[in-house]
Amino acid sequence: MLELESLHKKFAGKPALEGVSFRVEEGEIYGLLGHNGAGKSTTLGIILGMVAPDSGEARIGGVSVQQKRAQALRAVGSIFESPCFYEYLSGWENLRILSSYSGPFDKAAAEDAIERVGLTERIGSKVRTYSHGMRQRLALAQALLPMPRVLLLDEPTDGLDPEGIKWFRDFILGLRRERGMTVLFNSHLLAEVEQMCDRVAILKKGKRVYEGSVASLQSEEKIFELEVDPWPKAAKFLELQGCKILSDGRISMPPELDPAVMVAALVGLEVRVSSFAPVRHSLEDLYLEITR
Ligand SMILES: Nc1ncnc2c1ncn2[C@@H]1O[C@H](COP(=O)(O)OP(=O)(O)OP(=O)(O)O)[C@@H](O)[C@H]1O
Repeated sequence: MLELESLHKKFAGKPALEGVSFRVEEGEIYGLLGHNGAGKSTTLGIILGMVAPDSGEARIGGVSVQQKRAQALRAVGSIFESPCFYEYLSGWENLRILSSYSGPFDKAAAEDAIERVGLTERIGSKVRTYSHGMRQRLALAQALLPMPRVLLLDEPTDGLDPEGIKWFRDFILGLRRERGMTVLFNSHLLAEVEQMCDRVAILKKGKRVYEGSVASLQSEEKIFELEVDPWPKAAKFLELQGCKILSDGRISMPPELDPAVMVAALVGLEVRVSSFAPVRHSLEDLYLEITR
């Protein structure tokens, strides 16, 4: 659905992106991560045709944004940087005016989008009376109006309270479930990204330094923490099976070994096993390891 091919971009001679490539499949929720200044917004700007790359190409549904911008962006809804609204007009008037810039205003679609983002009761109020969370919801309604197949969101949870962040997560997951929507967003909230995204890319100083599925982080768990008695007997047995003893009560296990079989074998050797638990690799661990 979305392909980035070797994007390069310099600002005033300083590289912001150096050969960034990745693909987002249809119906995938994809997270773009990286420190401040890593190049995330520049990447989104290039996909939206707002920033011209020095070289490389972004394609949406196979159509080049650089060559056929209008056609490529037909299927895209977005929130890029801080959404701007006419403060002295209502949410409804804003939607009507802003969406008419890109095509005819569809009243029924607008009502549906407003209901979907939970703004029906306040849509007649002036935007200057909206909270930050309500503005984000209005921006999301606007992004949904062209009935997009792809949503591109720049820091969508920035400044939202925990309830707003949870609402956003359920909202995006619901869109994917109901419409098979493809979503690419950047964020600094790693726990949120971990819960929502199928895959992530990590940028560092304009380079893609990691790409992978979030699920594979979990399946690569090989470190276990054990509470066993006596430990020396357990350690000796586990070592013979091919495990590495990292410290007292902490082992690394080759993926071909089954922890349940190990537990049963230890019990058979009359080792008391109180706990045999995988040490979870979080996205945060991976992110810090890669970006440090
Ligand atoms: N219009 C611009 N003019 C000059 N430099 C720019 C411009 N836009 C971005 N840059 C530079 O390009 C680099 C990448 O910036 P970018 O905004 O893409 O990073 P980011 O990962 O989105 O950061 P943040 O998390 O802080 O939003 C930074 O060094 C930034 O200063």
